[in-house]
Amino acid sequence: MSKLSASRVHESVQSLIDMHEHPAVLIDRAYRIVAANRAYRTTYGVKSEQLIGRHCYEISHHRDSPCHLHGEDCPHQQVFARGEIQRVVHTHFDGKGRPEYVGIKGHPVVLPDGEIYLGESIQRLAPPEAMNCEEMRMVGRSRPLLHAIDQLSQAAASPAPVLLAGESGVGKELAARYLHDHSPRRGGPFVAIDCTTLPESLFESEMFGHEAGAFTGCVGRKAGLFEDARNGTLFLDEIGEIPLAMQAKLLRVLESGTFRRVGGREALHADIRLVAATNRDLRNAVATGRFREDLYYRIACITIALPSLRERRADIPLLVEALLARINAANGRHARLSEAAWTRLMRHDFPGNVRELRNVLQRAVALCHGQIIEPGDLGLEEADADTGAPVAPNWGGLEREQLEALAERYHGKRRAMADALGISERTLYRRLRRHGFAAPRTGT
Ligand SMILES: Nc1ncnc2c1ncn2[C@@H]1O[C@H](COP(=O)(O)OP(=O)(O)OP(=O)(O)O)[C@@H](O)[C@H]1O
Repeated sequence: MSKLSASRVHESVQSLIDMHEHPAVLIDRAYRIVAANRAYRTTYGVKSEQLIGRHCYEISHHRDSPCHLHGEDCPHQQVFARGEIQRVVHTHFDGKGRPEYVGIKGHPVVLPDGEIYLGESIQRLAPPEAMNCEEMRMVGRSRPLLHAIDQLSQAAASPAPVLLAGESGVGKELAARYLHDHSPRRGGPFVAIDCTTLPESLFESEMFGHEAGAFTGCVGRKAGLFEDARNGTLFLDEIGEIPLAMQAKLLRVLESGTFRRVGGREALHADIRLVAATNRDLRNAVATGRFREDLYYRIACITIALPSLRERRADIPLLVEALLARINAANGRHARLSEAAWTRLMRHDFPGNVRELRNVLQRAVALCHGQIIEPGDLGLEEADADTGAPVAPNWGGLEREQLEALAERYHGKRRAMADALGISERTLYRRLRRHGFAAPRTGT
C-alpha cells in the first residue's frame, strides 16, 4: 500500500477503532499494521509512531515470520484467502514480554480505498496475574492445545461442572487450575484430591467432614473437602476410581446441593464448582456398569478433551525450554540440550506425556556432566533410540507435528531444519509442500 493511502486509511479508521475498549488493529495483506487503537498500543507497549508499517507477528508474537508458519491458525490466511470471519486463540506477548492467551476475532474490512484489510479485535483470556506464576502456566502454542484453552476459557465463565478427559500426565490438574483461575470463583480456594488415594472407609469423612466422636477413633470435628472448597473449586482427579457405593453418595450431594458431616445433623450448602478428571473412558465404564450413568451426566455437563503430547509435538521445544528453566532454577544449574539430545527427544513417543518429559529433563539435569545434556543423559529406552534415520520418516500424521516443532525451534529456517532432520533442503521442501506449509525462509 502506498504512503498516501496508508495515511488516508489511518485517518478514516483510527477514530472508529479507538472506540473499542479491547485491543484492535487493522492489518494489510503483507501483515503490516496500518492502524491500531490505544488499548493495542498499551497492551503491547509500543508507541503509535513505532507501530505503523511493522509486521503484526513482530509486535504480538515476538517473531520474525507469520504465525501460521509456526503451527497456529491465522485469521490473516482465512480473511485474505476466503473473506471469512475467524475466531482463534493465540499466545501473545504483552509489553513486558509476558506470554498470555488471547481470543482473536478476525474479519474482513473493506475501506474506501477499495482495499481489503484484516480487522482484529483481541480479548485477553487470562488476567495477567493468573499467567504470571510460571509454575501454573499451560505452556504451548499448538493448535490442539490452543483449542483446549479456548474451550477452558469459555467453560470458566459458567458454573457448570466440567469433566477433563485425557491421558495421564497431559496436564489435567493444570487445566483444572486454569478453569479456577479464570472463573468468578478465582478469589476462593482451589482444592484438589486424587480419588485413588481415598480409601472407601474414609471417603465420606474426607469428602464431607465429621463431627467429634462420629466413629471409632475419631477425635474432634473435621471439615471435609466440600467445606474446604467453599466459594471455590473442588477438583476430583481420577473420578472414575470412586467405588460405586460412594458414587451414590456423591451424586446425592450434587443433586441436592447440600451435605452433612458424618455424625452431623446440620445440612450444609455445597457451595463449590466441581471439576472432575479421568484418564479412562468413562462412557465405557458406564456401559460396563462400573460408573453410574446418572453421576456421569451430572459431572460431564461440559467435557473437554486434553490432547496428548504426541498430538502436539510442536509444543515440545517450548515445553523443553520452560521446564528446563524451572528445573535449572530449582537446582541452581544452567543445563541445556545438545543438538543430538534434542533430536533424540523429538524421536521419543512420550506415552507419559508432559509429566514424562519433565521427569526425563529432571533426570538429565541431575546426570549430565557440566552444562550440556547429551542423548545418554536422557535415559530413554533403546526401543526407540537413535538409529541414524531421519526423524520419524514413517509416522505419517506425526511428521506434520515434527515439522511444526522444527519450524518453531529454528524460526522457519530451511537449512537448519533440514540439518536437524539429516535430509537435504529439497527433500525438506517437498515434505513441507506435502503438508501444506508455505515455503520457509532460507538460510541458517
Ligand atoms: N501445558 C503444560 N505446560 C507446562 N507444564 C505442564 C503442561 N501440562 C502438564 N504440565 C506439567 O506436567 C506435569 C503433569 O501435569 P498434571 O499433574 O496436571 O497432569 P494430569 O493429566 O493431571 O496427570 P494425572 O492424570 O496423572 O493426574 C505437571 O508437572 C505439570 O505442571
